[in-house]
Amino acid sequence: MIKADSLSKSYGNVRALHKVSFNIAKGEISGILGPNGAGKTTLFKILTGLITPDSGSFSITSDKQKKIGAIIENPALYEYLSAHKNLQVLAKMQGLKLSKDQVNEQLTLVGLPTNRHDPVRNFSLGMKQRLGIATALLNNPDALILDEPFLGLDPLGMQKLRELIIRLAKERNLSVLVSSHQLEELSKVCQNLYLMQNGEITSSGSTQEILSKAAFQYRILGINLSQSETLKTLKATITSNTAWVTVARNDVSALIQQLVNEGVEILEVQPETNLNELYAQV
Ligand SMILES: Nc1ncnc2c1ncn2[C@@H]1O[C@H](COP(=O)(O)OP(=O)(O)OP(=O)(O)O)[C@@H](O)[C@H]1O
Repeated sequence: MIKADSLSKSYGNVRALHKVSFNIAKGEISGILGPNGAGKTTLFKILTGLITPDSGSFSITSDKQKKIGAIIENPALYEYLSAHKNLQVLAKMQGLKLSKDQVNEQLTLVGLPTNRHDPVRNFSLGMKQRLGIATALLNNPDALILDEPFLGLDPLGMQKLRELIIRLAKERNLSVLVSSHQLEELSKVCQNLYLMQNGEITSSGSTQEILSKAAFQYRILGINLSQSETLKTLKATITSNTAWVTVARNDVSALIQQLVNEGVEILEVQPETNLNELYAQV
């Protein structure tokens, strides 16, 4: 559905992308994970035709007039207009005339209220992301690109956005490509992951594969942590009610079970992923 073949791009002597290839199937959500400057935005700009690659090619299989919808960097909205007006104006630019009902349908599709008529500058970041997605989906493209959509959202906002992306991919059989520097967010929403560093894809595979290969540091909040022999054996760092321990993702549930057996009362287990460690491991 979206196929990239050895895409490369430099800005002067800055190499932003180097021989990037991938294949994303229809209805699949894929993630590009990479730190700042990895080349994610450059890749998305190429896929949406905003810039041309120096070499390599890509294709998007679709019989739609608009093959791909995208939010690059930030949703492009008119802050002083309402959500309704934004959709009407942006639809017009794409050669569409939307009726009131169609505007309401588009707002409902992304979970936005239909009764807000104030300027979108009053909207939360999460609401602006939703409106951006509603705009990107005008003209029913087969693919959707979202550049760092989780940036700046609070945990609930992230969860709601994840649910929206998963629902849209399923209902519309959309191929979705999402970028982020947060593994936790991407792994909850993507079936496949591409790890990108210095313009290159250094590793790729199903989210399950990538996660099972890597060992992560976990922060465990609990009571009686210092009495655990297991944590001592794993060389965990333990303070009064917190322990930091590095284990493989697949071993976490066994670890929790062991801690419970040792009389530890667990309050919270949180992965603290360091991207550099992940890159070194997979
Ligand atoms: N217009 C430009 N002119 C010169 N260098 C650029 C330009 N755009 C991007 N770069 C450089 O290309 C590299 C890749 O940038 P890009 O924005 O694609 O990365 P990114 O992964 O999206 O990072 P971020 O998350 O910080 O946006 C960086 O070194 C960046 O400084």
